[in-house]
Amino acid sequence: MTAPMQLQLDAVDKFYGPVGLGLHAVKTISMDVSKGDIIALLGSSGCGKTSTLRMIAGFEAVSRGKIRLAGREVQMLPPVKRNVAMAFEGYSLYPTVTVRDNIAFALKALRLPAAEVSKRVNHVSEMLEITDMLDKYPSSISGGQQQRASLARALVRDADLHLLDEPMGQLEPQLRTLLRGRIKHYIKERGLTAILVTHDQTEANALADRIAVMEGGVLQQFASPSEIKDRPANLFTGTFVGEPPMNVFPATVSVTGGALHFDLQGGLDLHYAETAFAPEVRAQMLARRDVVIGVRPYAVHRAAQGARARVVANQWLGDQSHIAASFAGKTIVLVEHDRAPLREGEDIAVEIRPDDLHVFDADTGRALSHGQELAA
Ligand SMILES: Nc1ncnc2c1ncn2[C@@H]1O[C@H](COP(=O)(O)OP(=O)(O)OP(=O)(O)O)[C@@H](O)[C@H]1O
Repeated sequence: MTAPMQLQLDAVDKFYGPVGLGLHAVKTISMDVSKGDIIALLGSSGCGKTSTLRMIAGFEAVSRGKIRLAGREVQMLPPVKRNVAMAFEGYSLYPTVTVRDNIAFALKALRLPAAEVSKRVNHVSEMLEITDMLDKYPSSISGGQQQRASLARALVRDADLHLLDEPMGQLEPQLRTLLRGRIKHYIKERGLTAILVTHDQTEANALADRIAVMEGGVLQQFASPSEIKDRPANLFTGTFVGEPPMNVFPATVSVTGGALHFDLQGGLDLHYAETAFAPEVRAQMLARRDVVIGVRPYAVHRAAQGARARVVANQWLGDQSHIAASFAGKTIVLVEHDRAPLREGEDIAVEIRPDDLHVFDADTGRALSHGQELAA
């Protein structure tokens, strides 16, 4: 059974300044979020994540389009009428009351019994490791502690939607890793629906059921982390999500004598038996001719036979080797799990298997195929 729809963005636009003339920060975004889902808005600085979040919360006016939350159209409602809990990037704790009272504020406003308030505040504070600072004032705790207090204040409430703006941006890596798991468990256990804004793909992958990848105000892809990794919708998503980033090379496709060729820059010819690709994938590539091929670094293998590349760097990161090599006028990156005994300047042969190739339209950047599957 599919979960009921909790949030729907229907062709939402944000202009700062006059509609149609001002800065177009969010461009006709549509998105359906099921009840109980955790969604990450992922993108680089200025891509429109925070504007989207603030329109959902009601702190920014929607320039065009509709937002439905828990069955109501809310884009005209003020924030207090939307039943949304938000943890702000700038914390915005009340400075004149203790951390405990900050967290308990919404629960007390609902006149919940004192014992219930105390139980909930203690539980969320333990989860976020802030019990020691409950009796302090916001000005006497660190930025990272204020951030967790703000997160606690949002998560402790019942609401139709929880919005978390860069919720762990100030925390140290170890604490961030620990809290990610706990926060996810807390949200799931309560069946909350949450949207978090982040520019950290590890955080998005670890926390979210689905990731909304944004760039230039446009929703580039809205899918599960594995779908985004295995079937990036376009070149932007393919190269933005994944670490190290996907290797991409412009190529011209042709078939001669039973072989399918990708002519890359610098005269490099990557070729396969024609039958190595499913007929519909082959037909699609040949119809476009000018494509961009992509391969993830861990899918590039060194082999006895293969296309030639020259090592330019070899870094051991403690648990994997990142090897960079010049290839087709660019650099190709390989990831190996063992320490690779390679020196700068050494020639290697690399193998890229047909099943690992992502092919994109050179003009539009749209994905054409992923391995043997046509892109949706
Ligand atoms: N109040 C505002 N007035 C005018 N322009 C704004 C305003 N807020 C944001 N913008 C612009 O809108 C665009 C999107 O900004 P937004 O803050 O939504 O992006 P973001 O992805 O959240 O970035 P960051 O991660 O840096 O917060 C940017 O070009 C930004 O400069």
